[in-house]
Amino acid sequence: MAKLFRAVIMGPPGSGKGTISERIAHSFGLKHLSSGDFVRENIAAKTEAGVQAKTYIKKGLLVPDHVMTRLLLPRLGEMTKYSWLLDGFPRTLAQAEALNSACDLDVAINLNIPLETLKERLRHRWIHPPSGRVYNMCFNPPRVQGIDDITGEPLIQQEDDRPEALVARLRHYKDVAKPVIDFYK
Ligand SMILES: Nc1nc2c(ncn2[C@@H]2O[C@H](COP(=O)(O)OP(=O)(O)O)[C@@H](O)[C@H]2O)c(=O)[nH]1
Ligand SMILES: Nc1ncnc2c1ncn2[C@@H]1O[C@H](COP(=O)(O)OP(=O)(O)O)[C@@H](O)[C@H]1O
Repeated sequence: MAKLFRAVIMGPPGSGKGTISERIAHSFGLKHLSSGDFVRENIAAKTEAGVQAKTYIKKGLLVPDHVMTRLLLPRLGEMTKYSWLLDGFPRTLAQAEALNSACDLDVAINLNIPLETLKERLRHRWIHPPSGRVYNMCFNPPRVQGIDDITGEPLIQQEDDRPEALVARLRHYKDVAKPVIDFYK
């Protein structure tokens, strides 16, 4: 059997984690595991972790580390036969340490994108909240403007994708991500 490959991808909001992960997974035959998708599945299935996670997401907060690891690590346990790229986890040092004790990684990818590019991408980002599908009106537009390709439901722009909100989000991201990046270095 070919060697299994395990990678994580990190980067600030708008850096293209979701978009690039899809493409890498497709090109290299890996499973794309998205923490946001796991959270949404757990919310839909009303699992205990999903019910807890929902209260934080409604307030625009990150889900606490212990809820996130409880939700995610068992799913990774089901993936022992597959190569995967994990997107959206770990976001904190505690999550990175929990992941490290559960499996060996081959690569940690860190997307380093200039601020002006992040602003531009987020200004044009439209999402389909129930699925987490992401579009960009310039780079990757939906077939019909404002409408999700798969369900035909409306797309929205997130309040915190506004350029004014981005600086605060980035500051928060840098504070939390720096220890994770140092850990992987
Ligand atoms: N021009 C351009 N836009 C991109 C690229 N990668 C992602 N995007 C767009 O930038 C926005 C942010 O990407 P997304 O994958 O949601 O980033 P995430 O927040 O890191 O998961 C979306 O609207 C994407 O369609 C890229 O390589 N070039
Ligand atoms: N590793 C994580 N740690 C804490 N919360 C997370 C994590 N991954 C996802 N979440 C929660 O789930 C939400 C949706 O995740 P995601 O689809 O990656 O969206 P976003 O790109 O807006 O962060 C996040 O806004 C956050 O509240």
